Amino acid sequence: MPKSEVSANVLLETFWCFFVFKMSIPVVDFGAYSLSEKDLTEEQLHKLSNELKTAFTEVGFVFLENTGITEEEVDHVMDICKKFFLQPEELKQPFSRKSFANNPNHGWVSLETERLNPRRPGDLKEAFNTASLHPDIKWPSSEALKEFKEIQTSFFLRCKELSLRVLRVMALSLGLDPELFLNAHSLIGTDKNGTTLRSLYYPPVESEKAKEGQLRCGEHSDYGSITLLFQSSEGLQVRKRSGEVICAPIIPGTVLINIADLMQRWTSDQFVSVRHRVLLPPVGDSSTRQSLAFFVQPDDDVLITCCDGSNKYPPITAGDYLMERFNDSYGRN
Ligand SMILES: O=C(O)CCC(=O)C(=O)O
Ligand SMILES: [Fe+2]
Repeated sequence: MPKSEVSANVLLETFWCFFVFKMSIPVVDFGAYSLSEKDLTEEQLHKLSNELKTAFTEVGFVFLENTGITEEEVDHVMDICKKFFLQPEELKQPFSRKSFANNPNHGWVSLETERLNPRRPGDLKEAFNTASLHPDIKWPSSEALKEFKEIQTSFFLRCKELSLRVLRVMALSLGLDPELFLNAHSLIGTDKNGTTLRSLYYPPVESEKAKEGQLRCGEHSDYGSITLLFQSSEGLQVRKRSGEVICAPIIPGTVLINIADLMQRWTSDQFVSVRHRVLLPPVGDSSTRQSLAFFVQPDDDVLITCCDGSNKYPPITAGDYLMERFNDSYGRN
């Protein structure tokens, strides 16, 4: 892309902030199907599926309350992750992404390595991807981090359970076989499925020293089926299809769930995957930010074909699709 076009694009995307509206993302009570509930009545299911359908077809994002995943649980995960991130670089290096033979996506991603909007400089964030639960994975083992593996693994499994419940309601909401999405996510937690728990740490920023156009996390839409997001503080902005930008609030105890690109494609654009980003803090604000994103991905070998039979998009396997998207975020070299 010519240089002038690059800066024109960045300028255009910076323009976003002038269109920020105080419009909220829907909040849905998931209590009837929370992790501690076994059964729910037809009536409860019907209500939930209607509410999720409205949120996912109109906004692409929803806050779920009463899911069974508590604020304390989330704080516990964030605390141990912060201990990992605050270590000196040489202690994080041995856990770098791409250094694990059985899963290239597992591990630590250093500051400015990833650009979720390839037209911007590298994102001002660090991440740790729990992408594999394979017994051969080497985990941090220092005294301060001896619980790291256990905490990551159990939170991964809690998020998996909630995701499967949400996927079931989503299929029902479109009048599909309730098992349709579930059957395509039967290998979450194995190396034949790309689902990843990503802990993000946004260190203090001197905004005036950041590179031109640099953000904490560039504009992007997620890759897989759905994403569960837990955030410590504000900063996330969501762009609606209409072009309006919503500043996502912090609602303690809720899970923010969004549709990702493969799900939009699967549902022939009925569910919408919208772009979002994390801004730099205001000048003079040296606070850090943390978030946990659980990126749900169908099993690698599943062929994604439009579920309404329309063939609006050509079939693609979930694994090939994910690889293509990683190449965009990390550069093709
Ligand atoms: O940190 C956040 O709040 C959002 C991060 C995000 O959108 C992503 O990593 O895909
Ligand atoms: Fe995202």
